[in-house]
Amino acid sequence: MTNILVAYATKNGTTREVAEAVATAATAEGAQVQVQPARAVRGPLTGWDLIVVGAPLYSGRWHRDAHRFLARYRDDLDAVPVAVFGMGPRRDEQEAWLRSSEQLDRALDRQPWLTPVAVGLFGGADRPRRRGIRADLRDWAAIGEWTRKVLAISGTV
Ligand SMILES: Cc1cc2nc3c(=O)[nH]c(=O)nc-3n(C[C@H](O)[C@H](O)[C@H](O)COP(=O)(O)O)c2cc1C
Repeated sequence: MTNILVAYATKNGTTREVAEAVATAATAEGAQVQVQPARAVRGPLTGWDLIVVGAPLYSGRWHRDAHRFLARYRDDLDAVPVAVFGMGPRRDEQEAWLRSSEQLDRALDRQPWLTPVAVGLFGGADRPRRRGIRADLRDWAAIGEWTRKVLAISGTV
């Protein structure tokens, strides 16, 4: 059985929903998946065949819980395939996507020891509201496809 940990950071909950969608897609492929807030994960991180780390971008920065998770478990993560994803942008414009992609690249530059098997950028979403228009650029089909690609690349299916 393939064991996958999906560790996420979030402020408003929309990244948790993506982490759960990744878990749903991986479970459908036959994996056993645990979804946990990155800050709640207790190591050592042994026994995982793949670890997915997801976090939103805020003001150009990747959520600090993701950075902390990577730094804290660096030694363990060296020994297992790691895939990462970011959330953003908020506007569906080419320039905004490019900027978010650069922000995520810069964030990953801060972890030069890490070579992710895949890096995803899934679009941002406003927190749910009762009234008014809520931006939500998340593409659930693309998230499922990304998950299946990651499983194939990391040899876990
Ligand atoms: C105040 C604010 C600042 C944001 N800044 C960025 C940003 O710099 N780059 C980006 O790509 N997305 C940015 N976003 C979009 C968030 O990453 C997106 O809304 C994400 O889905 C939020 O995740 P969460 O609900 O898990 O906290 C910002 C959102 C807010 C509300």
